[in-house]
Amino acid sequence: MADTLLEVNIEEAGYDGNHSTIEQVEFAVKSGQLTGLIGPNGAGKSTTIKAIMGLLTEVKGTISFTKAGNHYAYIPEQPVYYETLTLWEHLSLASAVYGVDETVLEREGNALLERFRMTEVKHHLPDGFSKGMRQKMMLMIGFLIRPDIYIVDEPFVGLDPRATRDFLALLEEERRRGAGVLMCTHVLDTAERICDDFVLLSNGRIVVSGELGDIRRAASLPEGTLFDCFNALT
Ligand SMILES: Nc1ncnc2c1ncn2[C@@H]1O[C@H](COP(=O)(O)OP(=O)(O)OP(=O)(O)O)[C@@H](O)[C@H]1O
Repeated sequence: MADTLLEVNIEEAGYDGNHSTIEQVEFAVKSGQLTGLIGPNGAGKSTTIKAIMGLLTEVKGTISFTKAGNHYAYIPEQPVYYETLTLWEHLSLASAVYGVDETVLEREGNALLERFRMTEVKHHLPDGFSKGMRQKMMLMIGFLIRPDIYIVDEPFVGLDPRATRDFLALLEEERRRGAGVLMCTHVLDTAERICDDFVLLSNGRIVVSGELGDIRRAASLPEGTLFDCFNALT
């Protein structure tokens, strides 16, 4: 049995004046496992992530990082960056904040730049980057700090096929190291291929959670794709 890294038991959470945007959202993220958080627009995926990250004031329930000292990396869908810092300065800053050694930064940072084919723009400001390049910067920062848990919001939309492949390969390496991953996505064919289990949200509630077999049983589609099951259940 894989170790549980994060236990989410949200009774209710929401925004000012509405405390029940999501209700009874319960799941765990385990070491070496990839959990897909899926659901239609407005289902409550981002709200769940915000609750996990402590960004909502109105949360009833518990969010537990089960091992002392565990840390997570949040890789947002919309890149967040400092306009006045270059790509390399972003990597250096993240290293300083998360205690990544200077020699590790040099080695791993440059390897990540190569891997994502960003070496040429190492000393450029992200304002001049494309959307996908900014997203790659977010991914590199996440991978550089080697967290115990990755929380990744919709990684596939801005990335080209090669970057997607590189990202998935790195994620696989990190899972083998023991990292757990929680990933929000609408790209269900990829999710079906890479996730170990799923939490399907609709209207702020869990419709079904578990492995593909559990989702298929709930949808009464024994051979159904995740996409078919998603349509049947939401
Ligand atoms: N800042 C906010 N203030 C008030 N309500 C919000 C806020 N952000 C989201 N909501 C509401 O919370 C509900 C869930 O939204 P959420 O952003 O969690 O959905 P989602 O599953 O991430 O959707 P999408 O796939 O479109 O990103 C929606 O009804 C939305 O209108």
